[in-house]
Amino acid sequence: MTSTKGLEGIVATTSSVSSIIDDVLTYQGYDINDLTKHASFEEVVYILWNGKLPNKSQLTDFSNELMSYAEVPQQVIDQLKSLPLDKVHPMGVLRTAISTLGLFDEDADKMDEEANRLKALKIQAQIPTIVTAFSRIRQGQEPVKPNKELSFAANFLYMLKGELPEDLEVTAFNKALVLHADHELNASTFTARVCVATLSDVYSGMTAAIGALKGPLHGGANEAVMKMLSEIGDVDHVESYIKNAFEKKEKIMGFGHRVYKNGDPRAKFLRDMSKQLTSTTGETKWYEISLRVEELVKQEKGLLPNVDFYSASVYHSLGIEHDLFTPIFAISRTSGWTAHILEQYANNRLIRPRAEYVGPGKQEYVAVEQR
Ligand SMILES: CC(=O)SCCNC(=O)CCNC(=O)[C@H](O)C(C)(C)COP(=O)(O)OP(=O)(O)OC[C@H]1O[C@@H](n2cnc3c(N)ncnc32)[C@H](O)[C@@H]1OP(=O)(O)O
Ligand SMILES: O=C([O-])CC(=O)C(=O)O
Repeated sequence: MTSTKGLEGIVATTSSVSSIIDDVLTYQGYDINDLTKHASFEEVVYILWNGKLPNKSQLTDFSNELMSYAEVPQQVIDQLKSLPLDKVHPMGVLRTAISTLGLFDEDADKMDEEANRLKALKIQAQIPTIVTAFSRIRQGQEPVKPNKELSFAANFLYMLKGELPEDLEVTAFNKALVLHADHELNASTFTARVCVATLSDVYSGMTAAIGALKGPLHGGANEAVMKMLSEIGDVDHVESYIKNAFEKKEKIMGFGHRVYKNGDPRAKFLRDMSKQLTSTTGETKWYEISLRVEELVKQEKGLLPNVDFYSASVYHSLGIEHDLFTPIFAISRTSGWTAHILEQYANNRLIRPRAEYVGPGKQEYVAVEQR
């Protein structure tokens, strides 16, 4: 029995939720190039869960149903208020809050298809409310209630800032949500599937997935990218910063990918958005620094940016706090996680691989008095 480190190249399941073939990413067969240009995030959630495009009335009904669940139980808000606000990371908070949400859903352990679909819908609707409520509470402000007249993207920005966002901001944020919605068997999605394949509940699968996304080798990289850009601070410092990082054998956050070797097809959209938004805010340096980092990392190591690289300057330009970048990834990826969870339940088998044993050979047990 031999193992493959990190399960690279191992095909662990079948799935129709999304695919990466020849560096083209599709959700249920729809190319993300088209979806990013034309679709709302609500439409993408519908596609991921139903496998086909909604017609106009289906989309309206679905969007209304989603928004109808956007308020969270008061107990969850009370829990957020009770946390040591200046000491906790929002991803830890989110992981805990989603778990708490399950405690206040009396159908949390009901396993039929409709009950699980409803749980997916509620979690998708409520996760932005939790993230924005936490952000406001830690700033000493009251959470803003969801505005059910707004789109999913607009409502997030509205609940975060307490004022209606500009169209350009909504368009950019919607695109970012569409781009992060699903990605085949990435680490957090695999985690979710392993969890629910024991026939554990949707909230447990989601909590596990959020924990996996938090790490800097996965979703946590977007916050780490912004930290790097801030440390660089000026386009003239890029070269020495990157040279130094390579000398110390440090990884450059937002670069490289387990599957894409010729570039992540999502990065170009985020690069364009970064250019546009930084010119609107007047802080073009974040785009210029990013571009120079991209040039040097490609030149020195042949590595290309992944989805996390330019999303950092996009979210920064939207006035979003840096430690909310990964929770925003989680808001979007909830659509994919839940699609995979529902798919796993529909055709379940326990996921239990083997380990290649590399420990000591047979050892004799000796009574503690004789050691
Ligand atoms: C949404 C997402 O999850 S996208 C990924 C987000 N994560 C990041 O951006 C973190 C930085 N990137 C990385 O750590 C990696 O590229 C990963 C985790 C994305 C992929 O990891 P793996 O497929 O296991 O590749 P691995 O880490 O083995 O890298 C292969 C080689 O490229 C190097 N490498 C890979 N990524 C980077 C990087 N970002 N900076 C510098 N070197 C890198 C490795 O050091 C390794 O070099 P070696 O063969 O000389 O030891
Ligand atoms: O697929 C991966 O390994 C990571 C990734 O890009 C994602 O989850 O979007």
